[in-house]
Amino acid sequence: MKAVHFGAGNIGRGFVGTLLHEGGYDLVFSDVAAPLVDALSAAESYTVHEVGEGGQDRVVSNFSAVNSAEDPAAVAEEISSADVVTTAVGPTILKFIAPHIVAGLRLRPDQSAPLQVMACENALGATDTLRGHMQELAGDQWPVLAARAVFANTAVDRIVPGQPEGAGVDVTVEPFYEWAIESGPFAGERPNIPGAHFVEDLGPFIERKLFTVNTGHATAAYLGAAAGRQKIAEALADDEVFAGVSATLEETSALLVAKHGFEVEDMAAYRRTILERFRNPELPDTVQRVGRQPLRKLSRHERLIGPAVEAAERGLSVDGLLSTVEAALAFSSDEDEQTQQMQKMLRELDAAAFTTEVTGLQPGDPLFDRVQQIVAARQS
Ligand SMILES: NC(=O)C1=CN([C@@H]2O[C@H](COP(=O)(O)OP(=O)(O)OC[C@H]3O[C@@H](n4cnc5c(N)ncnc54)[C@H](O)[C@@H]3O)[C@@H](O)[C@H]2O)C=CC1
Ligand SMILES: O=P(O)(O)OC[C@H]1O[C@](O)(CO)[C@@H](O)[C@@H]1O
Repeated sequence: MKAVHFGAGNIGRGFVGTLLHEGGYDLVFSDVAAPLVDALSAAESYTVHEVGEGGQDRVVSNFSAVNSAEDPAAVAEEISSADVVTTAVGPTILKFIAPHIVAGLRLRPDQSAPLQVMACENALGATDTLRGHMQELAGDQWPVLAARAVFANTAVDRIVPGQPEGAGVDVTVEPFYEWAIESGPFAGERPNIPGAHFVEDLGPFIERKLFTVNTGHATAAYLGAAAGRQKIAEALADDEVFAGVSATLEETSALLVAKHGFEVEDMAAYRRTILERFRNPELPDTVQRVGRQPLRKLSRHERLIGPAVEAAERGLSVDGLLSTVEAALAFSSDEDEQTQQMQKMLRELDAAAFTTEVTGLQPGDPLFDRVQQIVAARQS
């Protein structure tokens, strides 16, 4: 069995690649970072170090690496005979992955079993987004190519921080992981991924994950940065930050209970587990990494504005979520392009234009006025 995985970064090596290897797949990593591709090509194996309670080392082997920028033909060739294609590149990069999969499907023999395609990004419906890009590219050929693949949305959860200098291709991760995959598209022939679970309706799972793990993590990052903390674990040790994260997560839990019928006690237990994960002192995770790309995180259907709008529509509290939005606007980073772009937009646009452009909220939407006031206060 063979799996082609796009994006050999933190989650690619430290989670998706690890589980595919343990499921018996020969792995082909595809990336555009030449030093990373070279390092993987030179390595026979790498080690995934799980740090924190219950953690162990796992060794990943039987992999190769291809630079998709330099050798797209080789990537298409690998896809033509693969069983599975996964991605962990970031939601905005999926449009650059689509041409490779389309090219691979063109080469794929009709009698092959359908290629199983799963985008493993922190986003709602990421595989649908990828398929949309592919369909657009394929044009009239799409019905033929689409018959050669199945597409399943997934929700992946494991904290894989930025890696320390000199770690090579080894990866440090938390012991916890969860991978939920839509079962419907597979018609019984599921990929063999130990520890993954298949669900008929991914919607509630991915919203529970995005609006708890990712909302909570982003809140810890933005409130932590505002409080002068550098590590996520240090941010959570600050009583005020902890109270802010808890308040925000109580709001998203109330929404998830109202919308999907999760039990109140189950959500409380889920929050406790997640806050413990964030507090893992052995995980070298920073507010800079977790707060990265604030424009994406402040967009309409993402982890802050997304649940805030739905909560407001139900008459639920959104004070915590809006405090996180306020802190996000104050976020600064020398490394992150989007953070700098956000700060530039704050300087150049008026509050209404910034609110519309960044959050997707329109005048007249329930939260527009409150968010616009927060933006205006930041600008004053
Ligand atoms: N790190 C984490 O804890 C988690 C990350 N995720 C999601 O996984 C995705 C990746 O995140 P990370 O691994 O943290 O980022 P990362 O930056 O460590 O890895 C991304 C990789 O994608 C590669 N890449 C960029 N453009 C590419 C292209 N056109 N073709 C092939 N490869 C390309 C980069 O060179 C890099 O190696 C994001 O969507 C993130 O939200 C999801 C769950 C957890
Ligand atoms: O910030 P992104 O790109 O969504 O990905 C990083 C996220 O991944 C996680 O580490 C695990 O889902 C989150 O905690 C973090 O917010």
